[in-house]
Amino acid sequence: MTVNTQPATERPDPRAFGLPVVEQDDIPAELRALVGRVHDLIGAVANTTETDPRTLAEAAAAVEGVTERLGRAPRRQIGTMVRRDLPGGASEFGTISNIVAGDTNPAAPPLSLVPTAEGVRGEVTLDTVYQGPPGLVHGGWIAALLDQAVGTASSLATSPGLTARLEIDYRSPTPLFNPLEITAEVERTERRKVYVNGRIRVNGEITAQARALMVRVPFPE
Ligand SMILES: CCCCCCCC/C=C\CCCCCCCC(=O)SCCNC(=O)CCNC(=O)[C@H](O)C(C)(C)COP(=O)(O)OP(=O)(O)OC[C@H]1O[C@@H](n2cnc3c(N)ncnc32)[C@H](O)[C@@H]1OP(=O)(O)O
Repeated sequence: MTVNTQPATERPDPRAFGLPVVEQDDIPAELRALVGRVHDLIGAVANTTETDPRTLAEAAAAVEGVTERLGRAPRRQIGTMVRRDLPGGASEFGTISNIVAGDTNPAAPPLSLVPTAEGVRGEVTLDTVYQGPPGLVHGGWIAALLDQAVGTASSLATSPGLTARLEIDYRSPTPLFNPLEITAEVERTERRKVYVNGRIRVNGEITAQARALMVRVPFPE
């Protein structure tokens, strides 16, 4: 399966559906830094052993102040997309606050996927924010990472779609604090249906694998 390397102008344009598009390069470096610091904050709050009421109250007030300050600007329109150039000349659209891969979502790891000869590949290391069982990645997050990978592989090889079916085999525990290699590729297509396989490897060993059916969104020709 070859990757669709059509220039962005020939790919379905979310603007045609009334969705705003932000160029990835136009996201201010300072906003990226803020997203990173809030990501760190989530981990710090989730794991703090601080018990001093005053310290905790001060931290809550400081965060509330920042939230109030940022809330003065209007919120982004729901469904705002970001256009990204991918290595090899391809480009893709993704929702800017996507929980797995969104550029501006501090809760996202984030997972960044690049096209390969077969499909897509990405690497991510998760910390305790994504913990399910002790020391292990939450199963729902394993599914979320794989959903993103199969969705992106399908979108790049064909056109964007929604997940109709996602089956995960959890073969061995997926550890926190270890690089996870995530790959996915289209197996076959049938009309609007795209059958995609994906997997997570840790040190070369598969810990989880996915079989998915993506159904392509019909776009006007
Ligand atoms: C708005 C424009 C924006 C453009 C830009 C987009 C950019 C995105 C790009 C890239 C991002 C990639 C990353 C994303 C990753 C994350 C993905 C998610 O999390 S998706 C959220 C979770 N999924 C849902 O919420 C779907 C809910 N379900 C539905 O909406 C429908 O059921 C849908 C669209 C899947 C199918 O509905 P129908 O009415 O369009 O089509 P029917 O005729 O029912 O199905 C088409 C064919 O598929 C089969 N099919 C449908 N569902 C099936 C199922 N569950 N199992 C088996 N077959 C199924 C049917 O039998 C039919 O097959 P036959 O062509 O007749 O052979």
